[in-house]
Amino acid sequence: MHEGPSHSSHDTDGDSAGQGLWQACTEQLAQDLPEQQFNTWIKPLVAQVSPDFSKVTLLVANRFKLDWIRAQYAGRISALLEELYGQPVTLELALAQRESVARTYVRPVPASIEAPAANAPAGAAAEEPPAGAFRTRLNPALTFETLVEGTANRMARSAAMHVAGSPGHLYNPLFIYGGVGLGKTHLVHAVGNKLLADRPDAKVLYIHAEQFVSDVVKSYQRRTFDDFKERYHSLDLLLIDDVQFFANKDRTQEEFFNAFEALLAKKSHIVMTSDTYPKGLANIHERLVSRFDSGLTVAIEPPELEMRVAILINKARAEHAEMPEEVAFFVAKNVRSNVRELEGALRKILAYSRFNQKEVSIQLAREALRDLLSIQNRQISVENIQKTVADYYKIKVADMYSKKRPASIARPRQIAMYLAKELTQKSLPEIGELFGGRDHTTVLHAVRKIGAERQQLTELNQQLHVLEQTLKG
Ligand SMILES: Nc1ncnc2c1ncn2[C@@H]1O[C@H](COP(=O)(O)OP(=O)(O)OP(=O)(O)O)[C@@H](O)[C@H]1O
Repeated sequence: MHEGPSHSSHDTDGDSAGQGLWQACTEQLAQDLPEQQFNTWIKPLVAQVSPDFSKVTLLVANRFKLDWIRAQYAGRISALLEELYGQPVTLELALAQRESVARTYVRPVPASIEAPAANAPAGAAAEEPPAGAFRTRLNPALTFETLVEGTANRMARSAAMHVAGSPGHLYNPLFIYGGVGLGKTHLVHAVGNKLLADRPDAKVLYIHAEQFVSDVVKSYQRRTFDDFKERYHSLDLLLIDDVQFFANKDRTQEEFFNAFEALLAKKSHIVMTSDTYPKGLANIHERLVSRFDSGLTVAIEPPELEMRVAILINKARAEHAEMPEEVAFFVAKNVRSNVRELEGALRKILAYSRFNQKEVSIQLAREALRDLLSIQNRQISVENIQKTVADYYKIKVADMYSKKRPASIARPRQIAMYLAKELTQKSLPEIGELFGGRDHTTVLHAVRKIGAERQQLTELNQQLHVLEQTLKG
């Protein structure tokens, strides 16, 4: 076992070069991050670097920290390592304890709920909360102020603002859905943060659906359902992320249903997110689906060009860096799929500018993003995907746009939609348009379905591999 980064230069085994890489990374992070954040989250990490430097595993003390580091810092660390090493580096996070413990371990949940210690949401700067203190699990950085508004999220944002301003009334539950990295999590945290700012005594809880599942399992094993119920049923605002993870979890669905009914009955508010609209959810009981849909359901779309530009400029400013508008336009034109990727591109550019001590310019952005741009230059078009998939499954290209529904046609069409989402920068509505004017929700459904089946059906996975290779050339 290696020592932490601050001791790494004393390593005498063959790993010391690897520790040097990690040390360089932490030195950079120490400069980039506020001191308290660095000391709380980065400094305690222990790194294991593979002999060829292709993989860095960071050992983290507990599940809570691991989730936080994954959400807040993993992208940045990964980009930095890659930048420093000059080649792709796989970043892994692991619990410092035994793996078997890690798998079954549920991050600490307060045994009882008390009034918040202060209006300081737990999670961000705080270490573990004091025993018994109510933990909201809110990230204070994710607010309405830091969420850029645009056509893509206007409806969802204004509904969320309304809920934060007067919870328990209209739009209950609020169901927000959309593709990955579009700001759903950010938006629900913003609701919680705003309510707490207005009413510091409100009982607000943000929880990822997977954590809720773990909570149910734990209460079941320990027979502590009374605590569980007290904890959830007494909330004023429950923010629950990625409810598609409830699929096939019957016991969890039942408990969630109970919590849902209890909260609505006492006019507490529930805000949920998912990767699809309620009726598109697979393997969730109908009575729950209809509850999900009983308030307001709103979509978040991929951001349009102007919004992407604004996001880049704002994020750069938050990092105390200058991003000239022309550079932001250049990046926004080339990185189109979601905000998380936009953030990744920005991080690469800023790191590249720092390491090379050059100002941010279009030329510099081009260099920093050369891998990403070269993938795009291969220019896979939706038309090309439709033709390739139609040839492969021996159907007519015209069937890609037709309304025909037999499985022999509908399935290749769904596969083509999936590949279009995966291999092009087109948004769901754009893809729907190119498939005979179909609704974006139809495309989202196809993308989810094929993506999930791919994990389970070896034959489908192989076919997709062949198609991807053919298309990528
Ligand atoms: N409109 C926006 N303005 C500023 N930042 C945004 C905006 N939308 C998303 N982001 C940022 O993009 C990143 C990804 O967003 P978030 O995690 O909320 O996505 P998500 O929709 O929950 O994705 P997933 O389904 O993968 O969890 C976050 O860092 C978030 O702060």
